[in-house]
Amino acid sequence: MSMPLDETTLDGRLLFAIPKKGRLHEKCLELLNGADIQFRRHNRLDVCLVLNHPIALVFLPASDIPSFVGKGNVDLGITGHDVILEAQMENHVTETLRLGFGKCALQVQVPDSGSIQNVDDLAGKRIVTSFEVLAGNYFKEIDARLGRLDGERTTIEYVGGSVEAACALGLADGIVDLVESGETMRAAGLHAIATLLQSEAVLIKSSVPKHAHLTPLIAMITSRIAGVIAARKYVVCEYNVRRADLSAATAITPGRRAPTISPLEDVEWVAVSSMVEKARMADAMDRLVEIGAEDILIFNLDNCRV
Ligand SMILES: Nc1ncnc2c1ncn2[C@@H]1O[C@H](COP(=O)(O)OP(=O)(O)OP(=O)(O)O)[C@@H](O)[C@H]1O
Ligand SMILES: O=P(O)(O)OC[C@H]1O[C@H](OP(=O)(O)OP(=O)(O)O)[C@H](O)[C@@H]1O
Ligand SMILES: [Mg+2]
Repeated sequence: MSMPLDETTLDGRLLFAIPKKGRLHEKCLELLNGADIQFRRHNRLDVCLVLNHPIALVFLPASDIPSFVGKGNVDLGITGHDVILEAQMENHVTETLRLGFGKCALQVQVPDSGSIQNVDDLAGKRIVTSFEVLAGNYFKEIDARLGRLDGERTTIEYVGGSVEAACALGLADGIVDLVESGETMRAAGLHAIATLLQSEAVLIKSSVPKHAHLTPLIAMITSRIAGVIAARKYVVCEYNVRRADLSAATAITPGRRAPTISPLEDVEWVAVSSMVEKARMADAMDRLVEIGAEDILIFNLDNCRV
């Protein structure tokens, strides 16, 4: 049964903004699931109540989330670092967690077939972008450095999507757009000549929270999401090693605080348990084998608080 939503139903609830579509949407739903934030979204409604916490989720375009949070209309949000800067909200929101997904770079791109070699060659020409503030500031500096006057400055035109088509359509000499794999850029016959910034999804809260009573709930959600992120980033590595080789072993797997060392029936040997970053796991295992460690086991984490 769907419930009509009005200001009374939302009263006192923490408002948590989630990208309603696009690259970050699905990943955010996975995070909410991992943090046991339960909800049922009725008929694509953009506001929905969380069943097991005094929270309401608000589904918004990722690029609108920084200003909603920055102005305090919404208490918490997930969005890209890039759109926080584009919305000029970096002094109004606090980025509390980097979430490890939505990684991309904002780059200046030009046609492979053209004569433009670097950004100075683009000065005074036409740029199309969804990031008019960041691109505008970037080219303003270049124009100033090159001493360009009114009428000779780089022009920046906004489009909401499919930016990569602008050069082929004759609308632009270059674009400023996001790149992850580079597939879109290459398919459009473009290549990057400069990087404005690197971005990833972040959890944000208002720098000047309006609702003091929500502070503990914000801390709890932040801690839960941090646990889900850490669980993805780490594995638990367990192995047996000779006591004599223990210091070499713990140098390989120092753990987050310190590894857990347990005695074995055989007094010459100990068991070690330690958290290891997934990205370092294979290398750590190779090095443990080299120093004579045995029975090396790797366990994935479902969730954690570290
Ligand atoms: N290709 C990508 N890889 C990783 N992250 C990306 C990529 N494109 C965008 N992002 C991140 O996701 C955020 C939202 O961009 P996205 O294009 O998904 O949203 P949208 O424009 O609202 O949706 P859509 O493009 O589907 O209309 C960006 O601000 C950026 O932080
Ligand atoms: O380097 P890649 O892995 O190809 O990813 C980059 C593309 O992803 C985003 O587009 P999106 O899919 O959001 O489409 P849009 O242009 O309609 O926003 C971005 O604007 C690039 O076009
Ligand atoms: Mg997009």
